[in-house]
Amino acid sequence: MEQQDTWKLPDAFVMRMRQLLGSECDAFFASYEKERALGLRVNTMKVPAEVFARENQETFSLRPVSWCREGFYYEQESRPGRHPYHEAGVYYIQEPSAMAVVSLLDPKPGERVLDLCAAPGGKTTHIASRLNGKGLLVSNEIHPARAKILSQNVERMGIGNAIVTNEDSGSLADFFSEFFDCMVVDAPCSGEGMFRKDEQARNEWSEANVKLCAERQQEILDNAAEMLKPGGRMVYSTCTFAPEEDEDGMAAFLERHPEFSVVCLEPDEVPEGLSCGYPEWSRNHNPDLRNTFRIWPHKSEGEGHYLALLRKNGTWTAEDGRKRKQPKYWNDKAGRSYVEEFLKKSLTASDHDALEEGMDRLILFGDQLYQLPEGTPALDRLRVLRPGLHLGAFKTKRFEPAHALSHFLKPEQAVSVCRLEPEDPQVLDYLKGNTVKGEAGLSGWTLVCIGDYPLGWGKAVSGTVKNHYPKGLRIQG
Ligand SMILES: C[S@@+](CC[C@H](N)C(=O)[O-])C[C@H]1O[C@@H](n2cnc3c(N)ncnc32)[C@H](O)[C@@H]1O
Repeated sequence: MEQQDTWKLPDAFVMRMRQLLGSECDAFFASYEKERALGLRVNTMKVPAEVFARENQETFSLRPVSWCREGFYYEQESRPGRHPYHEAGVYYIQEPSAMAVVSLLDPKPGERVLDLCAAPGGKTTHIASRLNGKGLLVSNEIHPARAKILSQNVERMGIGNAIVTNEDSGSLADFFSEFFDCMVVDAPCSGEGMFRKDEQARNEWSEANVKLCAERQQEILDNAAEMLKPGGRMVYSTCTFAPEEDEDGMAAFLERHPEFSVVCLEPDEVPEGLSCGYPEWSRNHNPDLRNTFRIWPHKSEGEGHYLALLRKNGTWTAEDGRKRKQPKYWNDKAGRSYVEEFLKKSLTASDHDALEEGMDRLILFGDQLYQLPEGTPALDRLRVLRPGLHLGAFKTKRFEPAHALSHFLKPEQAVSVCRLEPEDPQVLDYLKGNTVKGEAGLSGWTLVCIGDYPLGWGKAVSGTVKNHYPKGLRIQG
């Protein structure tokens, strides 16, 4: 295969794929000559996917992704990453194949969900959108810098019921034994499926690294298994073609864990565009592995991916639940009066129900106030970056709302709203940190919105809104 571009696939990878795919490999390698597909996933906590698609069809030239009801392909020149809707968390830019993972898991509102290898947050933000504010999401990432990015994405998308942790899978397993209803294990892998988009994945690839990744995945999977309740679901996924990390990885895991089995979907439940797995690429030719999935770049519009939906046998009853230590909630009388004053003055009384319901689950981190999601145990020994919804901070004798709270709220929940139309140049002014002008009646803490989507806080006096968009997020220039 000739590559017209300046980059080249690793020779040993080419040989491996030839062996695996036989006569199909020409079509496979030809896919590297094509432009990759680009995708965005609508944040359905902000807007239903079909409404967003209808209203923004022209702006982004959207086409649906067959395996994800919130997912769309967009045209490169429409640049959704630069649109202020991105800052408002209206959508998440995501490689289309990666959207299949949470579609397959199908988390339901009210469930306890774990995203074990979560940064930068593609699956986490998708799970949160499916939970729609109900239930608990624990999003974990082992690398501190990446965990920070994950936490920022949780904030941007307005997620209130996620806890972001920075742990290795072993420590998390000690803590959350048999705790979750379902989970995603989007494992660190050799990234062969990302060669078209990721130079680093191409440069770092080696057969030795495939082996290393496969070993690490087994350790992560063992820990994940411990955290799932009997009867719970797990989706294991990678963005690599290597059987050692895919079918054979699953075969090894299933041999060690007879309490797990591969879920066999009815043919009409399998989303269009997903191909079946290859039992013959595994150590024991386990026929169930045909019910795992691959996305091939020469067959579907997306990069290479592998997915397996597993179930842990048994049923979980409340009596099986371990007694878990409850959090020590914050309830300082004086501090509480500042928070209540803010709520009374700045949010509409009837509509901040979700917030109000959680007012008995407050915790204080330094001078920062958070609302823990329902069902959260004490998090004493864990490295936690974001323990739920960040409400705000205590300053001298007052309470200042957090940026996260602005993205969590809907415009109708704020007393003072400065609503800017998408084409208004003041949107950019606001994102740069400048003062904006609203209606004369605006006063106090004001939710600055682009259309129906909050961008952040401002503080208004007679319609002049002083900027409170976080300095670290401001657009330069
Ligand atoms: C494929 S990426 C995850 C992508 C993410 N799920 C998303 O959709 O945005 C795998 C992640 O696992 C992290 N990781 C590596 N080793 C880990 C471990 N032992 N436990 C948890 N996470 C780990 C990596 O730092 C990386 O961020």
